[in-house]
Amino acid sequence: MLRIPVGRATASRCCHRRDLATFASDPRWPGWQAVIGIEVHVQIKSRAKLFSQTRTAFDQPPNTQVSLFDAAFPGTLPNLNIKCVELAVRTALAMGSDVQKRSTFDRKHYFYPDLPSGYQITQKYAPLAMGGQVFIGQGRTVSIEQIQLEQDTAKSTKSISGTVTRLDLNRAGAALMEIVSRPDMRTPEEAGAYVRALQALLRAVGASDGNMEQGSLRCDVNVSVNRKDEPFGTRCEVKNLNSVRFLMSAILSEVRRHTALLDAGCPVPQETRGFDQDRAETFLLRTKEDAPDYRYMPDSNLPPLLLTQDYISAIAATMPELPSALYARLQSQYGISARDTEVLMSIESGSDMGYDGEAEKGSAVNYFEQVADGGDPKVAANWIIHELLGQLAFRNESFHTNPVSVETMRELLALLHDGTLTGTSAKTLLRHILQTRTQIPLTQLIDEMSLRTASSTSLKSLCEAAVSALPRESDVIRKGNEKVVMKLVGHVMKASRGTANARAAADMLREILLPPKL
Ligand SMILES: Nc1ncnc2c1ncn2[C@@H]1O[C@H](COP(=O)(O)OP(=O)(O)OP(=O)(O)O)[C@@H](O)[C@H]1O
Ligand SMILES: [Mg+2]
Ligand SMILES: [Mg+2]
Repeated sequence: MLRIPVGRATASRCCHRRDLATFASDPRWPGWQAVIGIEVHVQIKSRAKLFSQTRTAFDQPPNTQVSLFDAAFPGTLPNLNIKCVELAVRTALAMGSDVQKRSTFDRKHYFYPDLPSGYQITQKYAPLAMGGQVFIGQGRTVSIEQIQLEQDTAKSTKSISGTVTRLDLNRAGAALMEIVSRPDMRTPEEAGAYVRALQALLRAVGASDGNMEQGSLRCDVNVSVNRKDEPFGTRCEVKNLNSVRFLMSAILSEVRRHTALLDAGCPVPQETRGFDQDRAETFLLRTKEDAPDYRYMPDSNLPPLLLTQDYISAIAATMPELPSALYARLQSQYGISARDTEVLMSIESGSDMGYDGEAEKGSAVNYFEQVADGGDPKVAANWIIHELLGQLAFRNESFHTNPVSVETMRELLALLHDGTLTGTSAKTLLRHILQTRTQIPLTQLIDEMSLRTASSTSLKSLCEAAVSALPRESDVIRKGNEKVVMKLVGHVMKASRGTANARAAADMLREILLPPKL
């Protein structure tokens, strides 16, 4: 496992950062600059909740994973789960954030049925980590403001009639990290790249599965617009976006709304908004005037969280290779394209809940590296991405259910390389394994399925059969039109069920039909 140097946020922050004074125009809104900052709520992948020992098993029947503390029974006390702290520290170190030796917990009060105690425990005044940055590709980074620990809420669902709200407290009190970015992004695409980079980083350090569809990563996006040489505009915050596509769409809609207002001479009022997925538009939730007064106050049941340098250094010593370093290494070491690297890195490993120090074990990148070692990396990347992942996606199966072991994949590519299999038969074989999940050794399967590349004698009879089956085309070739050879090759391939080597078949057909070249 590679160790990464843990840079201090302040030391590294300036290297890729866009100078905030630089105006970033965009042809989609000429004369305007869009400014975007994102607050991300991440479910921490720990087995227990933030302040109780209850399991974080959200797939269990409603209200079965609830302690008295989670349900806010009077007299119950919080008990900080150090595993959540460790995973948040790992995240902070991965971003080069400054982990605070002293952080504190505050109560944010509001009344809502999904919050049993009437307040959320968060870290408003002294968060766990400050500063840092996330590399989002193409030489750009987004700076991080702070990372704070806080509690998740319960889940409420409304009945179709809207008269009944059902509460599931399984999620109540689970650990979240709020990761607040600086207003560094300038386009919806940069915002999308930031969230994807964050997901990769969280998965790499084992802090969260970062899955937006399942709600383990949720975004609030802040958008403002301004003209050149003007200060940043008034921001509006769009709450609870649960996919990168909706996030980008919400930003587009906000930029258009803000520029239209300002073009019409109306100032943009500071608002909190929601996103209507069907209309791809944002809508008003509340104005600044009705902003709730959260009456923040220190949580009297929780002492400050004090972390020693030894504790932080011990975690730093177990950090895995980070996505930005991995991205660069895969391309330089194996010569694979940026696109292929991105695809490999975007595949989730689907490992079990809880960080076990080997988060990368089941990843597609790891699989690729093991298959590529000793073979041709470009061929390995091509087969893993286009054939294996392609087939799995076609079958609606995720990578962690992949039945093709590293050894089998290696052997398949070796058999392809030495000509035992043609590309077509290798694909047939792969599809067969995915379909049947067979454990039969490859060579035996090849014989059972008659997939071995046609020998030169059988190739000759296949070609002769093609010549007799297509007499008109054969005559055209005899007269010197070599382009038609491919038609006969097609016939041979079909008759051989893909076991003929197309190039060898073309050579053989020329040999049969054309006078030898002197
Ligand atoms: N002018 C601006 N345009 C766009 N985004 C901005 C602007 N100014 C600040 N932001 C972004 O707004 C976000 C503010 O988040 P923060 O959590 O600090 O406060 P909040 O939204 O007031 O609080 P809460 O956590 O209760 O929602 C940050 O991501 C920041 O980058
Ligand atoms: Mg916030
Ligand atoms: Mg906010």
